[in-house]
Amino acid sequence: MDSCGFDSTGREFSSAAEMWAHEIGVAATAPCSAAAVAEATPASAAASNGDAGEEAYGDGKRKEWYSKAISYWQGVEASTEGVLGGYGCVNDVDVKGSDAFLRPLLAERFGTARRHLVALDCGSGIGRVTKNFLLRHFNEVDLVEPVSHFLEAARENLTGCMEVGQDTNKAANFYCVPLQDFTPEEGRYDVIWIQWCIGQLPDDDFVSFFNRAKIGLKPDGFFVLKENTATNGFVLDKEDNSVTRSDAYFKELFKKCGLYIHSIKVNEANTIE
Ligand SMILES: C[S@@+](CC[C@H](N)C(=O)[O-])C[C@H]1O[C@@H](n2cnc3c(N)ncnc32)[C@H](O)[C@@H]1O
Repeated sequence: MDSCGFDSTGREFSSAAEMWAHEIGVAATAPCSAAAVAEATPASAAASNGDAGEEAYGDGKRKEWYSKAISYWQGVEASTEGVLGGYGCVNDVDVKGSDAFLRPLLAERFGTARRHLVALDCGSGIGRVTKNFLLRHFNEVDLVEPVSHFLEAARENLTGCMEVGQDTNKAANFYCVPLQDFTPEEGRYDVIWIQWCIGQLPDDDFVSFFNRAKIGLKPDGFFVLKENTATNGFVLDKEDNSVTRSDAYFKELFKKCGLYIHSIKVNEANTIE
């Protein structure tokens, strides 16, 4: 990924490799779509990305990278306003956009006959996405989130079951783990939903995460990645140590993951001036 980018202090980087070398001490490269579905190609599902060997010399800075991010989120109120960085007002339009994107995909992939569907909500925060959206479509939703006070709030927000038509849907498992350390149970999920959290992972951990997460998908399962995007290159936010990547950057990363993109939808309504 050779596009330039900058950080929130105004520092410019000539490439993502330069930025990652500065931030975590490795060339952790491998590169805003609002929502994309990427599916594992059977041929590449078991492929390794070959980046693991770079881990050894970046460990200290990598730990710092992650601990700064976690400290930031630990200081944030466990509320919709908190997890949306003060933009709680986008919740409704976000949910509507996600619904419009997912509904036809579920029908196309799983048909209209009733079937027991299971989803994973990655970087779930307080369970906003699960509560307002995923539980309308999935019988079971598991949540994975590294910040314990968010996950506790999620547990409270999601106690009990939700009646959806004749079905009973529930939040099933709560995992207090960051994505870079998470490996899902094999073949459990129809959909792995990743929203507004993948920017916390450097490129090599991004690729490793998707490669591990593939095993969590059922044969017809797929990922949905919903993220803000940079117009070009990337923007590093030094406050919470997250990277906003461009559409081209994401596409390059998906290629490294051995994933192909089934659909993309840009949700202009989420644009904040
Ligand atoms: C902008 S919030 C979005 C929360 C939720 N996805 C939503 O849309 O309401 C970002 C979330 O990513 C979580 N997070 C931070 N670092 C993470 C990591 N390494 N792995 C997974 N989640 C992380 C934060 O704790 C926070 O809950």
